[in-house]
Amino acid sequence: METSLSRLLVGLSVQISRSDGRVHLATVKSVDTVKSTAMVEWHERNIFRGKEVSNIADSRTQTVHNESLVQYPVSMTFTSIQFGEASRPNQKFYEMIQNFRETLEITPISTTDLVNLNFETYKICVCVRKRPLNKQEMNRKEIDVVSVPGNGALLVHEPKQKVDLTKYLDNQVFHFDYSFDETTTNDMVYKFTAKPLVQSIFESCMATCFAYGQTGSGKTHTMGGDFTGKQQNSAKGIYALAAQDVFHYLNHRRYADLDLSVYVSFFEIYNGKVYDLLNKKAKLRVLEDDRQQVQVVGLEEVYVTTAEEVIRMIQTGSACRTSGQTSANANSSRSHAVLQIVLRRNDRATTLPLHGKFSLVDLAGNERGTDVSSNDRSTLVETAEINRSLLALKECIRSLGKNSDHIPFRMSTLTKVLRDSFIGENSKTCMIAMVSPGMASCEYTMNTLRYADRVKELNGNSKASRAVKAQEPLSSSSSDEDTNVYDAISQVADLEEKVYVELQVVFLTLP
Ligand SMILES: Nc1ncnc2c1ncn2[C@@H]1O[C@H](COP(=O)(O)OP(=O)(O)OP(=O)(O)O)[C@@H](O)[C@H]1O
Repeated sequence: METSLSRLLVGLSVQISRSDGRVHLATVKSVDTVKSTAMVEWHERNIFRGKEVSNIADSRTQTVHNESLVQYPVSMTFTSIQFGEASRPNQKFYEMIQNFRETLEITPISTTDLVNLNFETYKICVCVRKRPLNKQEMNRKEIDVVSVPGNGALLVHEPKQKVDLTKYLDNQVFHFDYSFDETTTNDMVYKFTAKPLVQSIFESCMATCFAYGQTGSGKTHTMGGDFTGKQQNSAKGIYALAAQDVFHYLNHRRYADLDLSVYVSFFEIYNGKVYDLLNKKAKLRVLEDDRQQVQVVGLEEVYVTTAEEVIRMIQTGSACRTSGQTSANANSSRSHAVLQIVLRRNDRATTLPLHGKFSLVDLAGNERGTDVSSNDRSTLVETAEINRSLLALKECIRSLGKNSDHIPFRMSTLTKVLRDSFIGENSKTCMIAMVSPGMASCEYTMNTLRYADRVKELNGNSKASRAVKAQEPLSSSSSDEDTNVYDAISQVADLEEKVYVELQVVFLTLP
Protein backbone atom coordinates (compact mmCIF):
# COMPACT_ATOMS: atom_id res chain seq x y z
CA MET A 1 0.00 0.00 0.00
CA GLU A 2 2.76 2.34 1.09
CA THR A 3 4.88 1.37 -1.93
CA SER A 4 2.08 2.05 -4.36
CA LEU A 5 1.43 5.37 -2.66
CA SER A 6 5.06 6.34 -3.05
CA ARG A 7 4.95 5.27 -6.71
CA LEU A 8 1.99 7.55 -7.16
CA LEU A 9 3.80 10.41 -5.52
CA VAL A 10 6.91 10.15 -7.68
CA GLY A 11 6.47 12.39 -10.66
CA LEU A 12 3.70 14.39 -9.04
CA SER A 13 4.16 18.07 -9.76
CA VAL A 14 2.53 21.01 -8.17
CA GLN A 15 2.46 24.41 -9.78
CA ILE A 16 1.97 27.45 -7.60
CA SER A 17 1.34 30.81 -9.24
CA ARG A 18 1.90 33.96 -7.25
CA SER A 19 0.32 37.31 -7.94
CA ASP A 20 3.77 38.85 -8.65
CA GLY A 21 4.14 36.60 -11.72
CA ARG A 22 6.43 34.06 -10.09
CA VAL A 23 5.57 30.43 -10.78
CA HIS A 24 6.92 27.69 -8.56
CA LEU A 25 6.99 24.16 -9.85
CA ALA A 26 7.73 21.35 -7.41
CA THR A 27 8.25 17.82 -8.71
CA VAL A 28 8.62 14.80 -6.46
CA LYS A 29 11.73 12.91 -7.60
CA SER A 30 11.85 10.10 -5.06
CA VAL A 31 10.15 8.97 -1.88
CA ASP A 32 11.79 7.21 1.05
CA THR A 33 8.95 5.52 2.91
CA VAL A 34 11.22 4.29 5.72
CA LYS A 35 12.45 7.78 6.60
CA SER A 36 9.14 9.26 5.54
CA THR A 37 10.85 11.86 3.36
CA ALA A 38 10.64 12.91 -0.27
CA MET A 39 13.15 14.52 -2.62
CA VAL A 40 11.47 17.45 -4.32
CA GLU A 41 12.93 19.49 -7.14
CA TRP A 42 11.89 23.13 -7.15
CA HIS A 43 11.86 25.39 -10.14
CA GLU A 44 10.97 29.02 -10.20
CA ARG A 45 10.01 30.91 -13.31
CA ASN A 46 8.89 34.46 -13.85
CA ILE A 47 5.90 34.85 -16.12
CA PHE A 48 4.56 38.20 -17.22
CA ARG A 49 1.42 38.44 -19.39
CA GLY A 50 1.81 34.86 -20.58
CA LYS A 51 5.48 35.29 -21.56
CA GLU A 52 8.41 33.89 -19.68
CA VAL A 53 10.54 36.94 -18.82
CA SER A 54 13.31 35.06 -17.11
CA ASN A 55 14.19 31.44 -17.46
CA ILE A 56 14.47 29.14 -14.51
CA ALA A 57 15.50 31.50 -11.77
CA ASP A 58 15.89 28.89 -9.16
CA SER A 59 16.19 25.14 -9.32
CA ARG A 60 17.12 23.15 -6.29
CA THR A 61 16.52 19.80 -4.76
CA GLN A 62 15.48 19.49 -1.18
CA THR A 63 14.27 16.85 1.20
CA VAL A 64 10.80 17.35 2.60
CA HIS A 65 8.81 15.23 4.95
CA ASN A 66 5.86 13.36 3.50
CA GLU A 67 3.61 15.14 5.97
CA SER A 68 4.73 18.47 4.54
CA LEU A 69 3.67 17.40 1.07
CA VAL A 70 0.25 16.68 2.40
CA GLN A 71 0.07 20.00 4.16
CA TYR A 72 0.92 22.18 1.17
CA PRO A 73 -2.63 22.57 -0.11
CA VAL A 74 -3.64 24.17 3.17
CA SER A 75 -1.06 26.90 3.08
CA MET A 76 -0.73 27.70 -0.64
CA THR A 77 -2.95 28.42 -3.59
CA PHE A 78 -2.71 25.71 -6.23
CA THR A 79 -3.58 26.52 -9.78
CA SER A 80 -3.10 22.98 -10.94
CA ILE A 81 -1.79 19.58 -10.08
CA GLN A 82 0.06 17.83 -12.83
CA PHE A 83 2.16 14.77 -13.47
CA GLY A 84 5.88 14.89 -14.21
CA GLU A 85 7.46 15.29 -17.63
CA ALA A 86 8.37 11.64 -17.87
CA SER A 87 4.85 10.43 -17.18
CA ARG A 88 2.78 12.91 -19.22
CA PRO A 89 2.89 12.94 -22.98
CA ASN A 90 2.79 16.47 -24.39
CA GLN A 91 4.07 18.05 -21.19
CA LYS A 92 5.42 21.01 -23.15
CA PHE A 93 2.00 21.80 -24.62
CA TYR A 94 0.47 21.35 -21.20
CA GLU A 95 2.76 23.99 -19.76
CA MET A 96 2.16 26.34 -22.68
CA ILE A 97 -1.59 26.08 -22.17
CA GLN A 98 -1.26 26.60 -18.42
CA ASN A 99 0.84 29.69 -19.02
CA PHE A 100 -1.68 31.02 -21.50
CA ARG A 101 -4.53 30.41 -19.08
CA GLU A 102 -2.81 32.45 -16.42
CA THR A 103 -3.19 35.50 -18.65
CA LEU A 104 -6.92 35.05 -19.11
CA GLU A 105 -9.40 37.14 -17.24
CA ILE A 106 -12.05 34.70 -16.04
CA THR A 107 -15.65 35.84 -15.68
CA PRO A 108 -17.56 32.71 -14.69
CA ILE A 109 -21.25 32.50 -15.45
CA SER A 110 -23.42 32.69 -12.35
CA THR A 111 -26.94 31.51 -11.51
CA THR A 112 -27.84 35.10 -10.69
CA ASP A 113 -26.90 36.38 -14.18
CA LEU A 114 -29.84 37.58 -16.23
CA VAL A 115 -30.66 35.51 -19.32
CA ASN A 116 -29.70 37.54 -22.31
CA LEU A 117 -30.94 35.65 -25.37
CA ASN A 118 -32.37 37.96 -27.93
CA PHE A 119 -35.02 35.86 -29.66
CA GLU A 120 -36.83 39.06 -30.68
CA THR A 121 -34.03 40.01 -33.08
CA TYR A 122 -32.49 36.61 -33.77
CA LYS A 123 -34.29 33.37 -34.46
CA ILE A 124 -31.29 31.28 -33.59
CA CYS A 125 -29.17 31.27 -30.48
CA VAL A 126 -26.01 29.22 -30.29
CA CYS A 127 -24.34 28.13 -27.07
CA VAL A 128 -21.47 25.76 -26.37
CA ARG A 129 -20.79 23.40 -23.47
CA LYS A 130 -17.46 21.81 -22.56
CA ARG A 131 -17.57 18.57 -20.59
CA PRO A 132 -14.91 17.64 -18.03
CA LEU A 133 -12.10 15.20 -18.90
CA ASN A 134 -13.44 11.70 -18.24
CA LYS A 135 -11.72 8.88 -16.32
CA GLN A 136 -10.17 7.29 -19.41
CA GLU A 137 -8.78 10.64 -20.58
CA MET A 138 -7.37 11.33 -17.11
CA ASN A 139 -5.77 7.87 -17.05
CA ARG A 140 -4.17 8.60 -20.40
CA LYS A 141 -3.06 11.96 -18.89
CA GLU A 142 -4.62 13.77 -21.80
CA ILE A 143 -4.32 17.50 -21.71
CA ASP A 144 -7.31 19.80 -21.70
CA VAL A 145 -7.08 22.08 -24.73
CA VAL A 146 -10.29 24.07 -24.23
CA SER A 147 -10.64 27.18 -22.04
CA VAL A 148 -13.87 28.98 -21.23
CA PRO A 149 -13.03 32.40 -19.81
CA GLY A 150 -16.64 33.64 -19.76
CA ASN A 151 -18.81 36.23 -21.52
CA GLY A 152 -19.59 33.69 -24.25
CA ALA A 153 -15.94 33.20 -25.25
CA LEU A 154 -14.31 29.82 -25.74
CA LEU A 155 -10.71 29.12 -26.72
CA VAL A 156 -9.17 26.09 -28.33
CA HIS A 157 -5.42 25.81 -27.82
CA GLU A 158 -4.54 23.69 -30.82
CA PRO A 159 -1.10 22.10 -30.34
CA LYS A 160 1.05 22.50 -33.47
CA GLN A 161 4.62 21.95 -34.55
CA LYS A 162 6.72 23.96 -37.00
CA VAL A 163 8.96 22.33 -39.62
CA ASP A 164 11.94 22.85 -37.33
CA LEU A 165 9.96 20.88 -34.70
CA THR A 166 9.34 23.95 -32.51
CA LYS A 167 6.10 23.44 -30.64
CA TYR A 168 3.52 26.20 -30.56
CA LEU A 169 -0.16 26.73 -29.80
CA ASP A 170 -2.65 27.87 -32.38
CA ASN A 171 -5.10 29.63 -30.05
CA GLN A 172 -8.51 30.12 -31.64
CA VAL A 173 -11.20 32.22 -29.98
CA PHE A 174 -14.90 31.70 -30.60
CA HIS A 175 -17.78 33.78 -29.30
CA PHE A 176 -21.26 32.37 -28.72
CA ASP A 177 -24.36 33.53 -26.91
CA TYR A 178 -23.17 31.51 -23.92
CA SER A 179 -20.18 29.25 -23.34
CA PHE A 180 -20.36 26.83 -20.43
CA ASP A 181 -17.28 25.38 -18.79
CA GLU A 182 -16.81 21.88 -17.36
CA THR A 183 -18.17 22.87 -13.94
CA THR A 184 -21.56 24.00 -15.28
CA THR A 185 -24.54 21.90 -14.23
CA ASN A 186 -27.46 20.85 -16.42
CA ASP A 187 -29.68 23.25 -14.43
CA MET A 188 -27.48 26.17 -15.40
CA VAL A 189 -27.25 25.14 -19.05
CA TYR A 190 -31.04 24.82 -19.09
CA LYS A 191 -31.60 28.24 -17.53
CA PHE A 192 -29.61 29.99 -20.28
CA THR A 193 -30.71 27.91 -23.29
CA ALA A 194 -34.03 26.03 -23.36
CA LYS A 195 -35.86 27.73 -20.50
CA PRO A 196 -36.61 30.95 -22.43
CA LEU A 197 -38.05 28.82 -25.24
CA VAL A 198 -40.56 27.09 -22.95
CA GLN A 199 -42.42 30.32 -22.37
CA SER A 200 -42.40 31.05 -26.09
CA ILE A 201 -44.55 27.99 -26.89
CA PHE A 202 -47.28 29.49 -24.70
CA GLU A 203 -47.06 32.51 -27.02
CA SER A 204 -47.80 30.25 -30.04
CA CYS A 205 -44.19 29.64 -31.05
CA MET A 206 -42.54 26.59 -32.57
CA ALA A 207 -39.40 26.15 -30.54
CA THR A 208 -36.49 23.77 -31.11
CA CYS A 209 -33.47 23.00 -28.97
CA PHE A 210 -30.68 20.86 -30.48
CA ALA A 211 -27.77 19.17 -28.78
CA TYR A 212 -25.02 18.82 -31.37
CA GLY A 213 -21.51 17.41 -31.06
CA GLN A 214 -19.00 14.60 -31.37
CA THR A 215 -19.79 11.19 -29.94
CA GLY A 216 -19.17 11.16 -26.19
CA SER A 217 -19.21 14.95 -25.87
CA GLY A 218 -22.25 15.08 -23.56
CA LYS A 219 -25.39 15.48 -25.71
CA THR A 220 -27.40 12.75 -23.98
CA HIS A 221 -26.04 13.81 -20.57
CA THR A 222 -27.34 17.33 -21.23
CA MET A 223 -30.70 16.46 -22.80
CA GLY A 224 -31.59 13.17 -21.10
CA GLY A 225 -29.93 13.60 -17.70
CA ASP A 226 -26.76 12.86 -15.72
CA PHE A 227 -25.38 9.37 -15.60
CA THR A 228 -24.46 7.72 -12.30
CA GLY A 229 -22.56 4.74 -13.63
CA LYS A 230 -24.82 3.20 -16.28
CA GLN A 231 -27.97 4.63 -14.72
CA GLN A 232 -29.35 7.82 -16.22
CA ASN A 233 -31.14 10.28 -13.96
CA SER A 234 -33.86 11.42 -16.36
CA ALA A 235 -35.11 14.06 -13.91
CA LYS A 236 -31.87 16.01 -14.37
CA GLY A 237 -31.82 16.63 -18.11
CA ILE A 238 -33.15 19.46 -20.24
CA TYR A 239 -36.08 17.27 -21.37
CA ALA A 240 -37.33 16.94 -17.78
CA LEU A 241 -36.53 20.51 -16.75
CA ALA A 242 -38.50 21.79 -19.76
CA ALA A 243 -41.44 19.52 -18.90
CA GLN A 244 -41.48 20.86 -15.33
CA ASP A 245 -41.61 24.44 -16.58
CA VAL A 246 -44.35 23.62 -19.09
CA PHE A 247 -46.61 22.61 -16.19
CA HIS A 248 -45.49 25.64 -14.22
CA TYR A 249 -46.60 27.98 -17.04
CA LEU A 250 -49.76 25.95 -17.73
CA ASN A 251 -50.98 26.76 -14.24
CA HIS A 252 -49.83 30.38 -14.38
CA ARG A 253 -52.69 32.87 -14.40
CA ARG A 254 -51.22 34.57 -17.48
CA TYR A 255 -51.91 31.46 -19.59
CA ALA A 256 -54.77 29.83 -17.68
CA ASP A 257 -57.42 31.39 -19.96
CA LEU A 258 -55.89 29.75 -23.02
CA ASP A 259 -57.37 26.41 -21.92
CA LEU A 260 -54.45 24.30 -23.14
CA SER A 261 -53.58 20.61 -22.82
CA VAL A 262 -50.12 19.07 -22.96
CA TYR A 263 -49.17 16.11 -25.17
CA VAL A 264 -45.86 14.35 -25.53
CA SER A 265 -44.32 12.26 -28.29
CA PHE A 266 -40.86 10.71 -28.32
CA PHE A 267 -39.28 9.13 -31.38
CA GLU A 268 -35.92 8.37 -32.91
CA ILE A 269 -34.65 8.71 -36.45
CA TYR A 270 -32.28 5.93 -37.35
CA ASN A 271 -30.95 5.47 -40.89
CA GLY A 272 -33.60 7.84 -42.17
CA LYS A 273 -36.50 5.85 -40.62
CA VAL A 274 -38.71 7.01 -37.76
CA TYR A 275 -39.31 4.72 -34.76
CA ASP A 276 -41.79 5.48 -31.98
CA LEU A 277 -40.01 5.28 -28.62
CA LEU A 278 -43.33 5.38 -26.77
CA ASN A 279 -44.83 2.50 -28.74
CA LYS A 280 -42.40 -0.42 -28.74
CA LYS A 281 -40.27 1.18 -31.43
CA ALA A 282 -42.99 0.89 -34.06
CA LYS A 283 -41.62 1.90 -37.48
CA LEU A 284 -43.52 4.92 -38.79
CA ARG A 285 -43.93 6.58 -42.17
CA VAL A 286 -43.36 10.26 -42.85
CA LEU A 287 -45.89 11.67 -45.31
CA GLU A 288 -46.74 15.09 -46.62
CA ASP A 289 -50.43 15.93 -46.94
CA ASP A 290 -52.03 18.08 -49.66
CA ARG A 291 -51.50 21.21 -47.53
CA GLN A 292 -47.78 20.34 -47.45
CA GLN A 293 -48.01 19.48 -43.76
CA VAL A 294 -45.57 16.74 -42.84
CA GLN A 295 -47.13 13.99 -40.74
CA VAL A 296 -45.48 11.13 -38.92
CA VAL A 297 -48.28 8.66 -39.47
CA GLY A 298 -49.32 6.79 -36.32
CA LEU A 299 -46.98 8.61 -33.95
CA GLU A 300 -48.20 8.19 -30.39
CA GLU A 301 -49.03 11.58 -28.84
CA VAL A 302 -49.70 10.98 -25.17
CA TYR A 303 -51.86 13.32 -23.08
CA VAL A 304 -49.96 14.21 -19.89
CA THR A 305 -50.90 16.09 -16.75
CA THR A 306 -47.68 16.09 -14.71
CA ALA A 307 -43.94 16.43 -15.28
CA GLU A 308 -43.41 13.09 -13.48
CA GLU A 309 -45.41 11.33 -16.22
CA VAL A 310 -43.14 12.92 -18.83
CA ILE A 311 -40.02 11.84 -16.92
CA ARG A 312 -41.29 8.24 -16.85
CA MET A 313 -41.81 8.39 -20.61
CA ILE A 314 -38.30 9.75 -21.12
CA GLN A 315 -36.95 6.84 -19.09
CA THR A 316 -38.91 4.25 -21.06
CA GLY A 317 -38.12 5.81 -24.41
CA SER A 318 -34.41 6.38 -23.73
CA ALA A 319 -33.99 2.76 -22.69
CA CYS A 320 -35.03 1.52 -26.13
CA ARG A 321 -33.04 4.03 -28.18
CA THR A 322 -30.65 2.56 -30.76
CA SER A 323 -27.12 2.63 -29.44
CA GLY A 324 -23.76 1.22 -30.40
CA GLN A 325 -20.13 1.45 -29.43
CA THR A 326 -17.79 4.09 -30.79
CA SER A 327 -14.15 4.72 -29.95
CA ALA A 328 -15.22 7.65 -27.77
CA ASN A 329 -18.35 6.29 -26.13
CA ALA A 330 -19.17 2.74 -25.11
CA ASN A 331 -22.87 3.56 -25.11
CA SER A 332 -23.20 5.81 -28.11
CA SER A 333 -26.59 6.90 -29.46
CA ARG A 334 -26.59 6.18 -33.18
CA SER A 335 -29.91 7.89 -33.81
CA HIS A 336 -31.39 11.35 -33.46
CA ALA A 337 -33.91 11.40 -30.59
CA VAL A 338 -36.76 13.90 -30.68
CA LEU A 339 -38.94 14.67 -27.67
CA GLN A 340 -41.87 16.89 -28.59
CA ILE A 341 -43.97 18.72 -26.03
CA VAL A 342 -47.11 19.89 -27.77
CA LEU A 343 -49.67 22.41 -26.51
CA ARG A 344 -53.17 22.01 -27.95
CA ARG A 345 -56.20 24.20 -27.40
CA ASN A 346 -59.11 22.31 -25.87
CA ASP A 347 -61.81 22.34 -28.50
CA ARG A 348 -64.73 20.28 -29.64
CA ALA A 349 -62.95 19.34 -32.86
CA THR A 350 -61.66 15.77 -33.22
CA THR A 351 -58.12 17.01 -33.72
CA LEU A 352 -57.36 19.70 -31.20
CA PRO A 353 -55.80 22.81 -32.76
CA LEU A 354 -52.06 23.19 -32.25
CA HIS A 355 -51.05 26.16 -30.07
CA GLY A 356 -47.29 25.68 -29.70
CA LYS A 357 -44.65 22.99 -29.87
CA PHE A 358 -41.25 22.44 -28.32
CA SER A 359 -38.96 19.93 -30.08
CA LEU A 360 -35.96 18.85 -28.03
CA VAL A 361 -33.44 17.02 -30.15
CA ASP A 362 -30.51 14.88 -29.04
CA LEU A 363 -28.62 14.44 -32.30
CA ALA A 364 -26.44 11.47 -33.20
CA GLY A 365 -22.67 12.08 -32.93
CA ASN A 366 -21.13 14.09 -35.77
CA GLU A 367 -17.82 12.20 -36.05
CA ARG A 368 -16.88 11.02 -39.46
CA GLY A 369 -13.41 9.53 -39.80
CA THR A 370 -12.05 7.05 -37.34
CA ASP A 371 -15.29 5.38 -36.44
CA VAL A 372 -16.09 4.48 -40.02
CA SER A 373 -12.71 2.99 -40.85
CA SER A 374 -14.24 -0.43 -40.25
CA ASN A 375 -15.54 -2.27 -43.28
CA ASP A 376 -18.79 -2.96 -41.52
CA ARG A 377 -21.38 -1.85 -44.06
CA SER A 378 -24.10 -1.12 -41.52
CA THR A 379 -21.77 1.25 -39.63
CA LEU A 380 -20.91 2.99 -42.89
CA VAL A 381 -24.58 3.39 -43.82
CA GLU A 382 -25.34 4.65 -40.32
CA THR A 383 -22.57 7.26 -40.46
CA ALA A 384 -23.41 8.37 -44.00
CA GLU A 385 -27.02 8.89 -42.98
CA ILE A 386 -26.06 10.82 -39.85
CA ASN A 387 -23.78 13.09 -41.86
CA ARG A 388 -26.38 13.64 -44.52
CA SER A 389 -29.01 14.67 -41.99
CA LEU A 390 -26.62 16.98 -40.10
CA LEU A 391 -25.71 18.67 -43.35
CA ALA A 392 -29.42 19.06 -44.15
CA LEU A 393 -30.00 20.52 -40.71
CA LYS A 394 -27.30 23.10 -41.26
CA GLU A 395 -28.73 24.03 -44.66
CA CYS A 396 -32.22 24.48 -43.16
CA ILE A 397 -30.96 26.54 -40.23
CA ARG A 398 -28.99 28.64 -42.68
CA SER A 399 -32.06 29.29 -44.83
CA LEU A 400 -34.07 30.03 -41.71
CA GLY A 401 -31.48 32.59 -40.59
CA LYS A 402 -31.51 34.26 -44.01
CA ASN A 403 -35.32 34.41 -43.96
CA SER A 404 -35.13 32.57 -47.24
CA ASP A 405 -38.32 31.59 -49.12
CA HIS A 406 -36.94 28.15 -49.80
CA ILE A 407 -36.08 25.92 -46.83
CA PRO A 408 -34.59 22.63 -48.05
CA PHE A 409 -36.30 20.55 -45.37
CA ARG A 410 -36.89 17.64 -47.78
CA MET A 411 -33.15 16.88 -47.73
CA SER A 412 -33.48 14.45 -44.80
CA THR A 413 -36.05 12.77 -42.56
CA LEU A 414 -34.78 14.79 -39.60
CA THR A 415 -35.48 18.12 -41.29
CA LYS A 416 -38.76 16.84 -42.78
CA VAL A 417 -40.22 16.00 -39.38
CA LEU A 418 -39.01 19.30 -37.97
CA ARG A 419 -40.48 21.22 -40.91
CA ASP A 420 -42.92 23.28 -38.85
CA SER A 421 -39.98 24.45 -36.73
CA PHE A 422 -38.27 25.85 -39.79
CA ILE A 423 -41.13 27.70 -41.38
CA GLY A 424 -43.24 30.56 -40.20
CA GLU A 425 -42.62 33.74 -38.31
CA ASN A 426 -42.84 32.09 -34.94
CA SER A 427 -40.00 29.62 -35.07
CA LYS A 428 -37.15 29.93 -32.59
CA THR A 429 -34.12 27.69 -32.31
CA CYS A 430 -31.40 27.17 -29.75
CA MET A 431 -28.41 25.03 -30.55
CA ILE A 432 -26.14 23.70 -27.81
CA ALA A 433 -22.85 22.52 -29.26
CA MET A 434 -21.04 20.05 -27.02
CA VAL A 435 -17.27 19.72 -27.01
CA SER A 436 -14.87 17.23 -25.49
CA PRO A 437 -11.86 18.90 -23.86
CA GLY A 438 -9.08 16.41 -24.65
CA MET A 439 -6.22 17.02 -27.08
CA ALA A 440 -7.14 13.81 -28.95
CA SER A 441 -10.57 15.31 -29.75
CA CYS A 442 -9.15 18.63 -30.92
CA GLU A 443 -10.03 18.14 -34.60
CA TYR A 444 -13.61 17.13 -33.80
CA THR A 445 -13.92 19.99 -31.35
CA MET A 446 -12.83 22.42 -34.07
CA ASN A 447 -15.34 20.86 -36.51
CA THR A 448 -18.16 21.24 -33.98
CA LEU A 449 -17.21 24.84 -33.23
CA ARG A 450 -16.97 25.72 -36.92
CA TYR A 451 -20.43 24.22 -37.50
CA ALA A 452 -21.81 26.18 -34.53
CA ASP A 453 -20.01 29.29 -35.70
CA ARG A 454 -21.55 29.03 -39.17
CA VAL A 455 -24.99 28.67 -37.62
CA LYS A 456 -24.42 31.67 -35.36
CA GLU A 457 -23.15 33.70 -38.28
CA LEU A 458 -26.62 33.54 -39.80
CA ASN A 459 -27.86 36.08 -37.33
CA GLY A 460 -25.91 38.71 -39.20
CA ASN A 461 -23.39 39.35 -36.44
CA SER A 462 -20.82 37.16 -38.06
CA LYS A 463 -17.82 39.28 -37.14
CA ALA A 464 -18.60 38.98 -33.48
CA SER A 465 -19.09 35.25 -33.61
CA ARG A 466 -16.34 33.97 -35.82
CA ALA A 467 -13.15 32.35 -34.74
CA VAL A 468 -10.16 34.61 -34.53
CA LYS A 469 -6.56 33.86 -33.75
CA ALA A 470 -5.60 34.86 -30.24
CA GLN A 471 -2.05 36.12 -30.65
CA GLU A 472 -2.56 38.35 -27.67
CA PRO A 473 -4.99 36.67 -25.32
CA LEU A 474 -8.54 37.76 -26.13
CA SER A 475 -7.49 41.24 -27.11
CA SER A 476 -7.47 40.69 -30.84
CA SER A 477 -10.34 41.57 -33.12
CA SER A 478 -10.64 40.14 -36.60
CA SER A 479 -9.26 42.34 -39.33
CA ASP A 480 -10.90 42.45 -42.78
CA GLU A 481 -8.13 40.23 -44.04
CA ASP A 482 -8.84 37.68 -41.31
CA THR A 483 -12.52 37.85 -42.15
CA ASN A 484 -11.95 37.15 -45.85
CA VAL A 485 -9.62 34.28 -45.12
CA TYR A 486 -12.09 32.90 -42.63
CA ASP A 487 -14.94 33.17 -45.15
CA ALA A 488 -12.89 31.34 -47.75
CA ILE A 489 -11.94 28.59 -45.27
CA SER A 490 -15.56 28.19 -44.17
CA GLN A 491 -16.80 27.95 -47.74
CA VAL A 492 -14.17 25.37 -48.60
CA ALA A 493 -15.04 23.44 -45.44
CA ASP A 494 -18.74 23.52 -46.39
CA LEU A 495 -18.00 22.35 -49.89
CA GLU A 496 -15.71 19.65 -48.62
CA GLU A 497 -18.44 18.47 -46.27
CA LYS A 498 -21.02 18.39 -49.06
CA VAL A 499 -18.72 16.47 -51.37
CA TYR A 500 -17.79 14.10 -48.56
CA VAL A 501 -21.42 13.36 -47.69
CA GLU A 502 -22.41 12.94 -51.32
CA LEU A 503 -19.47 10.64 -52.04
CA GLN A 504 -20.28 8.56 -49.00
CA VAL A 505 -23.88 8.15 -50.15
CA VAL A 506 -22.81 7.34 -53.74
CA PHE A 507 -20.25 4.86 -52.46
CA LEU A 508 -22.84 3.10 -50.35
CA THR A 509 -25.36 2.78 -53.15
CA LEU A 510 -22.81 1.02 -55.36
CA PRO A 511 -23.58 -2.70 -55.72
N1 LIG B 1 -20.96 17.81 -18.39
C1 LIG B 1 -20.64 16.56 -18.02
N2 LIG B 1 -20.27 16.29 -16.75
C2 LIG B 1 -19.94 15.04 -16.37
N3 LIG B 1 -19.97 13.97 -17.20
C3 LIG B 1 -20.34 14.17 -18.46
C4 LIG B 1 -20.69 15.46 -18.95
N4 LIG B 1 -21.02 15.35 -20.25
C5 LIG B 1 -20.88 14.05 -20.56
N5 LIG B 1 -20.47 13.35 -19.50
C6 LIG B 1 -20.22 11.89 -19.47
O1 LIG B 1 -19.56 11.52 -20.68
C7 LIG B 1 -20.08 10.29 -21.21
C8 LIG B 1 -20.58 10.49 -22.65
O2 LIG B 1 -21.65 11.42 -22.60
P1 LIG B 1 -22.94 11.26 -23.53
O3 LIG B 1 -23.38 9.84 -23.63
O4 LIG B 1 -23.93 12.27 -23.06
O5 LIG B 1 -22.31 11.69 -24.92
P2 LIG B 1 -23.07 11.87 -26.33
O6 LIG B 1 -22.57 13.16 -26.89
O7 LIG B 1 -24.54 11.74 -26.15
O8 LIG B 1 -22.46 10.68 -27.16
P3 LIG B 1 -23.09 9.85 -28.42
O9 LIG B 1 -23.23 10.79 -29.57
O10 LIG B 1 -22.04 8.81 -28.67
O11 LIG B 1 -24.38 9.29 -27.93
C9 LIG B 1 -21.19 9.85 -20.25
O12 LIG B 1 -20.67 8.89 -19.37
C10 LIG B 1 -21.55 11.12 -19.51
O13 LIG B 1 -22.02 10.86 -18.21
